Amino acid sequence: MITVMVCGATGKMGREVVKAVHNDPELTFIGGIDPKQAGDDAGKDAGIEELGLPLYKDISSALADKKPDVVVDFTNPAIIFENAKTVLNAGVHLVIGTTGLTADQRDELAAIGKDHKANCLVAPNFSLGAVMMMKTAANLAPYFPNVEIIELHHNHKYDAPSGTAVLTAKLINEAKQAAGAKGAEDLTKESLPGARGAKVDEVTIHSVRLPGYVAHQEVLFGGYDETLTIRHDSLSRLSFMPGVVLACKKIGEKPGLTYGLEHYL
Ligand SMILES: NC(=O)C1=CN([C@@H]2O[C@H](COP(=O)(O)OP(=O)(O)OC[C@H]3O[C@@H](n4cnc5c(N)ncnc54)[C@H](OP(=O)(O)O)[C@@H]3O)[C@@H](O)[C@H]2O)C=CC1
Ligand SMILES: O=C(O)C1=N[C@H](C(=O)O)C[C@H](O)C1
Repeated sequence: MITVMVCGATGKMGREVVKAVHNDPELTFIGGIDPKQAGDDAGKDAGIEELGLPLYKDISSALADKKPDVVVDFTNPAIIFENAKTVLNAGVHLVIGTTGLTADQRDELAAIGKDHKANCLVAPNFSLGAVMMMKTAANLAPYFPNVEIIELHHNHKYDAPSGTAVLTAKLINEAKQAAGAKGAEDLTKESLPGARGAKVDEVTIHSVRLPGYVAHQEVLFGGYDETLTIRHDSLSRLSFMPGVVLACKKIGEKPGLTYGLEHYL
């Protein structure tokens, strides 16, 4: 049995993760962390039955009380780096769904994890379809080197661009470079700053934020008198749960820091 704590346990993602972990026969949910709801019953706040497990006010007090096999973090970009250092320094495996970590921060976490024999997965997107969309985009990039990303999310999202778009851009850029592929030049000059979106790894990303959306992304390729568009839609946060559960089960056998769920599939 793999014991799991959930950081951000009463958030939109955290509540679903508590339920998914609690319902999986190979995983045991042993506690949640959420500062404003500290002291509440973790099961009740997740919308399931009372579990007799209180929510802790922060990750340090949780780990001082119990040492789980795995912590899953869905909090926010402002605090993920500090949370992650605390968990890995305690020698606990860490599944990070929270977006916003930089490459330098991932390197620092990898070093801490190595010192404390704690594995870490940083996965900007746990949905299988989104992982396939990213892999497909990378496969197409050498053939259609002109490409832009449009990501569309709910208006309560903390960050822009999305972590998924950032990883997609990285994978596309790596695939283009490996193939020596160069796109046609973009002759447009912005007459209003921001009109052409933001560049990440040489790929343009446009971020849409509207109520009604959950998490969606289009990758648009342009070629010689033709275009090719791939699109992924997460219709609810349940789409991320099989990936999170898989990560909790596999992280013990994946040493080091891994960036992207594709390496676990
Ligand atoms: N990898 C993936 O597949 C996915 C990643 N995400 C990412 O997950 C993150 C969370 O998203 P979402 O669930 O929508 O956000 P929410 O705002 O709904 O949830 C975040 C939760 O974290 C809590 N929190 C804040 N500070 C702390 C802390 N120090 N310790 C513990 N908990 C804390 C918040 O509490 P309070 O409200 O009281 O401040 C809140 O309950 C984002 O970065 C998002 O981009 C989202 C979906 C899928
Ligand atoms: O904040 C969200 O909602 C999501 N965040 C992740 C991201 O930034 O890519 C994953 C998914 O898109 C939902």
